Amino acid sequence: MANGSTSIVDFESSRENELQIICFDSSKKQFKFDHVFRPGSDQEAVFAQTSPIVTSVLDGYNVCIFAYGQTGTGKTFTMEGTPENRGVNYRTLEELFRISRERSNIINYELFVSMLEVYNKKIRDLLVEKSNQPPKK
Ligand SMILES: Nc1ncnc2c1ncn2[C@@H]1O[C@H](COP(=O)(O)OP(=O)(O)OP(=O)(O)O)[C@@H](O)[C@H]1O
Repeated sequence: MANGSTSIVDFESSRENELQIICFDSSKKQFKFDHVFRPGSDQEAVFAQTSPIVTSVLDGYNVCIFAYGQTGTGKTFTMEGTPENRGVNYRTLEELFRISRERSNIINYELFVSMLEVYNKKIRDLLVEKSNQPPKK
């Protein structure tokens, strides 16, 4: 790591759903999740995990991908990405359009997109001009 700093998060290579936090006394606290991405996980690896979940909307399931974390931790990078290195949102849309084209002879899908920001308990529609925002609920 840069500047002589050390990571306080450790991973066991064989356990894809666990991480350990190294405490000040060098003891370790273990946390389990459905899946843990490592520092080297790229956009492709993240989408490989999320893709089966998000595309299940086309089979009638409700899905929510929720990016949560303190400022600067990579939520926007993970969900939106950059034009050269797209994140979950763009990859999902691409995949949804691909599958709906593939199934076009058996079913017609209509896709609608809304983008909402929840910040300090306030909801903002990101696709509506600021002056046209309805009262917040
Ligand atoms: N996995 C990553 N690889 C490379 N750069 C990253 C990665 N994650 C985040 N970054 C970079 O770190 C910076 C902060 O990330 P980002 O803006 O995604 O954080 P955020 O959680 O959305 O922050 P905020 O809550 O303030 O909006 C950005 O410059 C982003 O490009």
